[in-house]
Amino acid sequence: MNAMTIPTDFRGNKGTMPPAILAEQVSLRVGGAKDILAGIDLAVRDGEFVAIVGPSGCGKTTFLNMVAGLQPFTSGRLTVAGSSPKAGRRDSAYALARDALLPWRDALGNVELALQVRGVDKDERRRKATEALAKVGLADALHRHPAQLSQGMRQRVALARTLVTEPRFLILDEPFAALDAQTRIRMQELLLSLLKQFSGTMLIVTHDIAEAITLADRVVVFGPRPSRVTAIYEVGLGARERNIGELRADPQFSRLFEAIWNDIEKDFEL
Ligand SMILES: Nc1ncnc2c1ncn2[C@@H]1O[C@H](COP(=O)(O)OP(=O)(O)OP(=O)(O)O)[C@@H](O)[C@H]1O
Repeated sequence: MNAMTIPTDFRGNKGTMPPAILAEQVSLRVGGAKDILAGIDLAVRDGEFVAIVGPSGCGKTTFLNMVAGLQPFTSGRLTVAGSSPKAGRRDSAYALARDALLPWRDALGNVELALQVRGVDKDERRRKATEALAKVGLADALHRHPAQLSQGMRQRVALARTLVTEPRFLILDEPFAALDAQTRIRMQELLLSLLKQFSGTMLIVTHDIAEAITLADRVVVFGPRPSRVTAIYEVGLGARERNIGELRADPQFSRLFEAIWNDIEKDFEL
């Protein structure tokens, strides 16, 4: 086992604070070799950023959906802030690869929607949405509709909509997958800068190992189906205080990348 790999029976819960997200032997069994999850053990600390990586189809999105209360599981125990996961928690925000903006609403209207469904009054939601769009660099595009925005700009609107509610739990599924490599790095940089004022917990699924190392405090590797956690890496690069260029030049970044790559690759079958 690699020196950086933490044994899989370690769920990563440090200290006495109850975990923000706790999965104990969470499984989704649909029959034999087709089982999806075969006992996920994971504890995410309050305020921690955790990235999940793993081979395609291993059940990463399925697990996120469970945390978001959108998908049942067949056995095990899963809690979010000490309670069973529930869809539509007001303190959670879930963002997907596709930006899912409403085409008939302008950027401002799309961001406001997140506050509208939470019952925030009109003036307040307009003020907050305007501020959130300014933070993602779209102060001049408030009244543009999704069709008038580039893919990168749409993703910025989606990010503003995700963060405007100041969620305690941020759940991101491949948020930048639809973007070209350059724009994706800029979005990672933007997300990191926005997260400097964020004290909540983030759980992100990504195919991009570099993105996982850049954004997370810990990277969790899911094995092939039926999936369990096969490795956990403490990143320890101080990403929240550095820029992406510095991070990627750090030799520890390459060491982690190689170790995680090898972990996923060893289970890859053509
Ligand atoms: N309740 C269910 N019954 C049967 N199959 C299911 C169920 N829930 C999920 N699956 C299947 O489990 C598989 C895992 O999908 P999932 O999208 O979670 O994997 P993933 O690791 O996120 O994949 P990718 O990396 O390609 O996005 C899919 O083939 C999906 O159709």
